[in-house]
Amino acid sequence: MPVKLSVNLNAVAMLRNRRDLPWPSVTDLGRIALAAGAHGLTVHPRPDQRHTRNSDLPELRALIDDEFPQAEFNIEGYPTQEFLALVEENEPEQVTLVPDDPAQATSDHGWDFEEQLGFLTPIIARLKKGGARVSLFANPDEQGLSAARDSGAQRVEFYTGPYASHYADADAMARELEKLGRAADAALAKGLEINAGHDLVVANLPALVKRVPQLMEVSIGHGLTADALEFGMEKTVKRFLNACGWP
Ligand SMILES: CC(=O)[C@@H](O)[C@H](O)COP(=O)(O)O
Ligand SMILES: NCC(=O)COP(=O)(O)O
Repeated sequence: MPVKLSVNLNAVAMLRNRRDLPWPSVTDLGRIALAAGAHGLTVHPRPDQRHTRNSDLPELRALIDDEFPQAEFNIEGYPTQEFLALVEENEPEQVTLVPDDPAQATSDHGWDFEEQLGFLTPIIARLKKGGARVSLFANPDEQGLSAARDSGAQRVEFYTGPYASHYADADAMARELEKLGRAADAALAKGLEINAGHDLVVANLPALVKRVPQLMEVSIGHGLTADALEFGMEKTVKRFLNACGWP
């Protein structure tokens, strides 16, 4: 089976948050994504709510439950007590724990599994007891994957930022892809399932899924939202011209 696609709605939420208006609607865009065949929705609420707001989450939960019960809700974030309470209120199928500092612009590294094993283990047990699958954001590195497995997590999500960032240098991209591939092989050998994400786009996905065919899920937001704007622009300008009175 090909890798599943979870659409990250953070970029849509950030655009919505520019104004005190309800559009673009995070829930409506989530509905369009799921109706188009996406397998799930991802949000990464941060403490300052500059992306998705806490109030977005129950609406997305209800969207999935009421209209797309086969889809999965994936909530990502650093496991503060507030985050864990938010997760427990919204019952996602998957929680992705990310070692983000609140001041970070975006996620840019995975966990140090060996150092954080004692911190992560009880949190993962709590989340699994609540019914969620737990995935841990991971550097594209073989180091520490035994500790990731020992933490009780079922999956790791490999950080694809370094791979994606070399979009203009094919050799550097190939080197980063090989690192991802070796890390994925090591994770699979330890019995972990694997996800991947960060800055994935149509141009860099085929080589990734070819090197790591066992990938379970990719979560994609920024690049997918950019394409949605680009490929939706023509139809939208025509609608606005029409509203101006042009035939
Ligand atoms: C966990 C992770 O990989 C991030 O890529 C992420 O969720 C991106 O979120 P932002 O788009 O809000 O930076
Ligand atoms: N979990 C990774 C993720 O959601 C990636 O988001 P983006 O980098 O594609 O915006």
